[in-house]
Amino acid sequence: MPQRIAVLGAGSWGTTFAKVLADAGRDVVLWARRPEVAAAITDRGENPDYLPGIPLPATLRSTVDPLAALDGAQAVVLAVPSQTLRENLAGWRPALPAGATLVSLAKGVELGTLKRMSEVVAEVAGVPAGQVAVVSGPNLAREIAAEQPTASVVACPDAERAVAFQRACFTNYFRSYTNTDVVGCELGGACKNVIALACGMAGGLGYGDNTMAALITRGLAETARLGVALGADPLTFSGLAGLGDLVATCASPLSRNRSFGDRLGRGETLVQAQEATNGQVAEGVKSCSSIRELAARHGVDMPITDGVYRVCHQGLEPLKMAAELLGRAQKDERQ
Ligand SMILES: NC(=O)c1ccc[n+]([C@@H]2O[C@H](COP(=O)([O-])OP(=O)(O)OC[C@H]3O[C@@H](n4cnc5c(N)ncnc54)[C@H](O)[C@@H]3O)[C@@H](O)[C@H]2O)c1
Ligand SMILES: O=P(O)(O)OC[C@H](O)CO
Repeated sequence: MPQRIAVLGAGSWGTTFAKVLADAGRDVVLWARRPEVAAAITDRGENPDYLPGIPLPATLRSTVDPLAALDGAQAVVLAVPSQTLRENLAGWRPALPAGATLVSLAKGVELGTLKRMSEVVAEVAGVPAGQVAVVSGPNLAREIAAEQPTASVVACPDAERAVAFQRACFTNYFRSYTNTDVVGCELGGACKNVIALACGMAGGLGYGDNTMAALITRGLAETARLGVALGADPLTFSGLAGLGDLVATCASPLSRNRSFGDRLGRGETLVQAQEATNGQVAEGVKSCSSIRELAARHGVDMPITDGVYRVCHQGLEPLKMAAELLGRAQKDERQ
C-alpha cells in the first residue's frame, strides 16, 4: 500500500481527497497553484477558497513546489481539470517517481484527442495502463469534506494496484470498491456531468421529479450505449461510477454541472453562467463536445448529450431542446 502520497491540485476535490488520504493515515503533500492557498492549508488547516469552514488534518501539508510534493511519492493523485491535465502533467513528468501509481480524479474526455483521462495520463507520463488508476463515484466534495458517508470506485487494469490504493484511502466515512473496468468507470464519470447539465436545465425550466428521473434513466441508457461500444462492461453503469454518480450529480444543488444547467434553463447565457461559477469547473460544458464527437465516431446515438451540446455551443434554447427530445421517433426502451 502506498504510504507517501502527492495530491496535485488543491481545488474542491483535490483538497477533500487529500483530507481523506490523511485521515486514512497516509503521509500526504498537496500541491496548490497559489502560495496563499498552500500557506492557509499548512498553517491554518483550511482551504478558504474551496472549502471554507472545513478543518483539515494537522498532518496535511501543502506546497506550491511540485518537486517537494512529488519527492518520494508512491502514489500521485491528479486533481486538476480534465482539459488542463495534459499540460499540467507534462510539466510534472520529469519529477514523477518511477513506479508510482498515477491516480486520476478528473471526470472528462479530452477535447481534440477524445481520450479518457487515464489514457492521457499513461501517454504523457509514458507508463503502462496498469500503472494508472481512476477514482470515481458519487463524490460531491463538500459532503465528503464534512465526513458524510459515501462510497466510490478505484478502477485500474492491475487489480493488485487497485486493492493497494483502495486500502490507502479507506476511512470511516469513505468506502471504496475496486473495478478493472476503467473504460466504464471513466465514461460514467464524464457522461454524468453532461446529463447533470440537462437535469439542471429541466429544473431551471420549472420541471419536476418525473422529468429528472426520465433524463437520468435515458441519460444512463445513452452512457451505457457509448460504454459498450468502447468495450466497457455494461454492469459498471449500474454501479457507483455509473448510476451512483449520475444520481448524486443530477439531484444535488452542490453539483457545479447541475447548477450551471439550472442557470441556462432560467435563461442565462453561457458567459453569464460561467461568470457565476467563480472559476470552478463544470466539466460537462466542454466534455459534451468531446463525448458527442466520440459517440459520432462510434455510431452511437446520444440525443441528450447532443441537445446539451447544442444549448451550450450552438445557441439552442433549453425549451426547444426539451421539445426536440420529446418529439423524437418512438422506439423500444431497450434500443
Ligand atoms: N468537486 C467535486 O465534488 C469533484 C468530485 C469528484 C471529481 N471531481 C473532478 O475532479 C476534477 C477537479 O475538480 P475540482 O472540483 O477539484 O476543481 P476545482 O475547480 O475546484 O479546482 C481545480 C484545481 O486545479 C488547479 N489547476 C491547475 N492547473 C489549472 C489550470 N490550468 N486551469 C485551471 N485550474 C488549474 C486549480 O488551481 C485548482 O486547484 C474535475 O475533473 C472534477 O470533475 C470533482
Ligand atoms: O460538482 P460537479 O458537478 O463537478 O460534480 C462533482 C462530482 O463529480 C460528483 O461525484
